[in-house]
Amino acid sequence: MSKLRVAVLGAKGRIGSEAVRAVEAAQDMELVAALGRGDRLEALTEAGAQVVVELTTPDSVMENLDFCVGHGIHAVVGTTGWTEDRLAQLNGWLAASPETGVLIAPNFSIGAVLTMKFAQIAAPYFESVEVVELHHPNKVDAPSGTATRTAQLIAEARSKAGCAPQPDATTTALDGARGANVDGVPVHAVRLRGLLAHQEVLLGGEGETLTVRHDSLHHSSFMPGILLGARRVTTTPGLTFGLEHFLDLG
Ligand SMILES: NC(=O)c1ccc[n+]([C@@H]2O[C@H](COP(=O)([O-])OP(=O)(O)OC[C@H]3O[C@@H](n4cnc5c(N)ncnc54)[C@H](O)[C@@H]3O)[C@@H](O)[C@H]2O)c1
Ligand SMILES: O=C(O)C1=N[C@H](C(=O)O)CCC1
Repeated sequence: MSKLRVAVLGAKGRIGSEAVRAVEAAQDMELVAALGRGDRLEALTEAGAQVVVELTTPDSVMENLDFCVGHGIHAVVGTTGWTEDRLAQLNGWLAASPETGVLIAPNFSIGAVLTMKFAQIAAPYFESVEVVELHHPNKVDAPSGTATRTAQLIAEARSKAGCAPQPDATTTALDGARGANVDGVPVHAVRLRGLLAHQEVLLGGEGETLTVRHDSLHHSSFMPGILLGARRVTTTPGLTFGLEHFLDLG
C-alpha cells in the first residue's frame, strides 16, 4: 500500500520538530516536506503532499491554509488563534474545494480531549466553574486555545441545561484579577518556566469541589493525535473542529 505523503509547516518549532520525527517514524507515512518561516509554499505541491500538518503561529496559519485548501491539500492544524471570523473565512475556502478536509484541534493529547469532555459533562451540576491554564513562558497567546475551547464547551453545556449565571460578588478588582471572561466562564493563564502545557477545571457546589487536571509533560503527548488526524482527515471533507470527532467522543 502506498504511504500517506505528509508535510510539516513550522518544522523547526517546538511541536513542529517533534511532528517531523513522528511522521518519519510512522510506517504508513512519508515525510515529503518540512518547511519553516520564509520557505516557499509551492514546495508542498512540488513534493506532492497529500496532508499538511500546520504548527506555526496565529499570524501565519491563515495564509498557509488558504494555499493548502486552494490546492486540495488536506490539513491538520494545531496552531491557535481561532475566532469566528477566521473560521468563516476558512469555511468559505473549503466550500470552493469541497473534497478537501481540515481538522483544527485545540489540543492533540488524549488527556486534554478527555478533560474537555469531563468538564462539559460536569459543568451543569456545579454553581461555579473556572478554568486555569498553565504553560511555558515562550507561548505567544493567552488564554490557550485549549482553555478557550474548554470554556466555550462549559458555557454551551450550562446554557443548554438552563444554569443560572455563576455567583460572584466582586465589585472592585485589579484589571485581570478575575481572569478573561470566555462566554461567562473565567479563564486564568499562568506562564511559568519549567512547565509545558497544563490545565485545571475547577468546579464548585454547596460543600464540595471537583478538580479535573491534565498535564502534558512532553510534546510526545500530542503525536498520536496528530498522526490519527493525518490518517482520518483525508476521508473527512470540510471542517472538523476538535480531535474528539475522530475519537468518537464528539
Ligand atoms: N493543538 C495542540 O495540541 C498544540 C500543542 C502544542 C502547540 N500548539 C500550538 O502550535 C503552535 C506552535 O507552537 P510552538 O510551541 O511549536 O511554537 P514555536 O514558536 O516553537 O514554533 C512555531 C514555528 O513556526 C514557524 N513559522 C512561523 N510562520 C511560519 C510559516 N509561515 N511557515 C512555516 N513556518 C512558520 C516559526 O519560525 C517557528 O519555528 C502554537 O499556536 C501553539 O499554541 C498546539
Ligand atoms: O505549547 C503551546 O503553545 C500549546 N498550545 C495549545 C493551546 O494553546 O491550547 C495546546 C497546548 C500546548
